[in-house]
Amino acid sequence: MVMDVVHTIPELKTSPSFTPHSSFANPRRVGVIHRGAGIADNGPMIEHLLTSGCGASLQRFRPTRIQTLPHAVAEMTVTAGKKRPYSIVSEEWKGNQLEHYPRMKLDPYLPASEEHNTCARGPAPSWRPRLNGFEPNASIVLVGVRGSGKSTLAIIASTAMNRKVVDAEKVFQEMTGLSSSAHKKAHKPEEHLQRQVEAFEIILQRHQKDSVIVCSWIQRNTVAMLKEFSATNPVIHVLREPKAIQQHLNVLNDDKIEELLTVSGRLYRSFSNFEFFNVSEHSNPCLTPSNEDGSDSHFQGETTPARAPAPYLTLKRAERHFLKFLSLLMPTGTIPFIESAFPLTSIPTEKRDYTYAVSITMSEWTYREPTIDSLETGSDAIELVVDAKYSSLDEPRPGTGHKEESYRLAHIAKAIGKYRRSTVLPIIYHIACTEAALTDPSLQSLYMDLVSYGLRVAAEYITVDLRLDSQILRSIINSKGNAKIIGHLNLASESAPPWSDHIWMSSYSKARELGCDIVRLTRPATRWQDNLDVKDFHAAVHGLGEISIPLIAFNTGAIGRHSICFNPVLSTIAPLGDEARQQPRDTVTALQATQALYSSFVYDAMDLYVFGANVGYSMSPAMHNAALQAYGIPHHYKPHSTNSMSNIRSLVNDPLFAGASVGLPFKVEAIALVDCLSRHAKAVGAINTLIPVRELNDDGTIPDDYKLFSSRNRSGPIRALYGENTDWIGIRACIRRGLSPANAVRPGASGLVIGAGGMARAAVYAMLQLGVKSIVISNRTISHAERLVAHFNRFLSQNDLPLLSPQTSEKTTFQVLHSTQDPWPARIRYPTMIVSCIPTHSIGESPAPHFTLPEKWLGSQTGGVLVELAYKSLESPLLRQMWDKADQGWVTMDGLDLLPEQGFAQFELFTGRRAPKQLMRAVVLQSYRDDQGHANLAQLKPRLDHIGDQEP
Ligand SMILES: O=C1C[C@@](O)(C(=O)O)C[C@@H](O)[C@@H]1O
Repeated sequence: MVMDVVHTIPELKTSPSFTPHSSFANPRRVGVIHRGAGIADNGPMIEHLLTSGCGASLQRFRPTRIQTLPHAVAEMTVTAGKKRPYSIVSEEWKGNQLEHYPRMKLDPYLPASEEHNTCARGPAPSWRPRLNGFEPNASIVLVGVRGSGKSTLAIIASTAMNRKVVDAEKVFQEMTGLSSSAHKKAHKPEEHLQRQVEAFEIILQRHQKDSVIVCSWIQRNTVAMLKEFSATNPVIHVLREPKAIQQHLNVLNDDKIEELLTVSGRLYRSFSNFEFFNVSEHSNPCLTPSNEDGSDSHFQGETTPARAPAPYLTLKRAERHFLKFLSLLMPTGTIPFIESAFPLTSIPTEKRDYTYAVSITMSEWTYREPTIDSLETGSDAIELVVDAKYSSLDEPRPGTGHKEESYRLAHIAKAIGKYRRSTVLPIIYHIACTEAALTDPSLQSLYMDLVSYGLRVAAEYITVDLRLDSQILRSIINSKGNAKIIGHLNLASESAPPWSDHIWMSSYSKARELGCDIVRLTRPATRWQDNLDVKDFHAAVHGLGEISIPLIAFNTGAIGRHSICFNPVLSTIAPLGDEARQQPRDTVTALQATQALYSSFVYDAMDLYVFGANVGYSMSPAMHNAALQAYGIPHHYKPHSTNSMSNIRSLVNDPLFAGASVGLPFKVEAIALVDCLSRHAKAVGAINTLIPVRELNDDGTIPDDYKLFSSRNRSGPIRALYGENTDWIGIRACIRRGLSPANAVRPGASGLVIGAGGMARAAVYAMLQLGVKSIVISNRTISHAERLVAHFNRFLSQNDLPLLSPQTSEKTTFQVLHSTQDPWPARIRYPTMIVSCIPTHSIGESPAPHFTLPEKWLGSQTGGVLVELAYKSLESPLLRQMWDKADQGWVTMDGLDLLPEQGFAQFELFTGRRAPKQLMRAVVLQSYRDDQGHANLAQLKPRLDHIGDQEP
């Protein structure tokens, strides 16, 4: 991947400037800003803001002395609106069939007036930019206050997507020879603004594609330009914890920073179409991506104390979080995404059987943030409920100003950001619509604004209340972008119509016809029969056949718990631990729901294995059994040592066989057992996972992902065996984790693999997946290494490798070294990633090879990552050698890092559920025993303590 930073990002010179949100910069609301409230004491700060890029519009309307920014902002927006109506935006909405809304009302810069008072004629949605269908190479714009981390995020995006970073401030400097603040001092305000506008016009014209644009300027014309730009390109408002911004700006007290963010939030929201909360990490502050100039200088040569946890984790989490966010708004496949190798990723959650959405309200979250473990364990989605208490949708509250709304929005963004940072589970964003909001236009408008905020934060699923008018619902559904819409109807009264009432089927049909992706219907159970009735309703919907869309339907309340357990898609459940607190118990946890499936024989308790020559020492049983137990799955995972693959035939044909891990030395040999290989296993030429297939396609072929998964956890005759390789996923994860930003894969980067067996093939494949084009194999038996190279060359020449990251035209080359006496090959850069796949302990008669690397191969100036796959000893000669090079930037990973990383995808394949990653990582460290049977807990403690820092 190339990082072409055309304009390297300096300290962004603009002030802690401001900007807004779509709906909350709503014209109607501009009129009700608390003019006197707020930041009257902030004279100097506001002066600063005004003189460093907030623009003439503010200056022009500045009263003799600026007293409140909201006042100034209100005037700015009003006047700006008069001068320039945003016809583009209006057209947009026309396209979205909202003609019946007066055009003028769609312009957030227009003043509130009687004529445009939406309460008089029903609710009008406030301005929501188009979110659908960006071009894959559409430039991304990052806006937000100084200190929000835009520049670091720009570098992350540009590196991953092979784009340029374009910094507005830098371009300005290049054009004028002066920084914008210097230019401002030296020129008249109009002239300065004119130059800024020119610079910005050039940027947007020249970099409409293939760039990441960073901008902090806010003045009327640039805002207008960005607003137009957001019709075709994502414009992302970057938010951050007030404390982090405060630290960065180093000037403001708590109240002022809050006020600053409130006002700026509103402004940025008025022209951006997305919002990203850049969560601050605390565990390793020096690695927090806060250097606004985007340089990675403090990572260069960052050292790892021997045997300390791997560094860079904080940045990796930020990187994963931001790339995940981008993947939710850009077209599929645009973002090379780390998750993409996991089997469940290819199946939408609503297509899987018995999935759970753990629910948490914003009010609860504000009061007591639940641990991610209590939410994540056993769940398939996290549902964030913006409850009426939180949203104030329960009662009209005249006078509620922007401050509170902006604060609440930032809080919602923060909750979503924090979950996204810590879990891969999708987010369901649910605004609890109240009776009052169905009739009160201003509340309805607030509801719409809150729902559209879900689009801005790129929630994967957003609910809309089916009681609302179809036109209103359509306006949201038509601008859903990549989000999936859940048409939701909860009739909460005890006298709600029974499931046989036509209202349920007609609501289902309404949702389907409007274009919802999923329907969710709930009512309280008052008698046991309700649980049977809801099953009949499911059957009736199922009977619709092809036209049906996924249905979530269950009863609420204590009697309804049965139907929650047996509703097949995204049942709403409570966080773990809540069962103890519930009085009376009116909901279930993931654990209880899963146990119900097994105890009622929907699923069967089954057997899993690890096969290998000597797997008595394997930690896979402890790791998988702990995960199974945490989820309430009663399967057993057992070690089975054998000298010959043929000994396991009876086990893999057992009706209770649920799958197996394959250990050394059978990874290549085991291919003979299987009827079908995954495309990755084929490419690697080795397997480490066996999966039974119990249902074949009508033509006798092996089904693909969905059907393969839907026959999990059910015993019965085995029709075929499927082979997968997850070792490469684990190796890739270890390399990525240990690779510092200074060693990010770029053209010319090289990798070294020691060994030529099944694991070495997985290591080569992992490097190819990372985009490494120059791979050196070192192996004593040269013919084995040559066979490995021939294997990959064949796939490459046929263009048959299922590579997940975007490829460059650079040719892939392999080089074989058969002796450590060999010099490092000329023309190949020193390796920045090394994977050692040779044993570190004695096998049979052969003594442990005391392998170390020749110093002459270790010339990388920025160090790199060494992954040592064996885990019998945590202190191999090679690991010790590399620990001594920690101060040269070398990071080490061992078998204890790898085992869980390759086990996660296996767990998905065995059970059809996401793996509890942190738990599996912890159990591996806790159950480790060395050659002498010692636990080494003291040595592993720092690693255990830092498990939470690792990627979710
Ligand atoms: O190589 C290994 C190690 C292993 O076989 C074990 O013994 O735990 C489990 C396999 O999944 C993995 O590929």
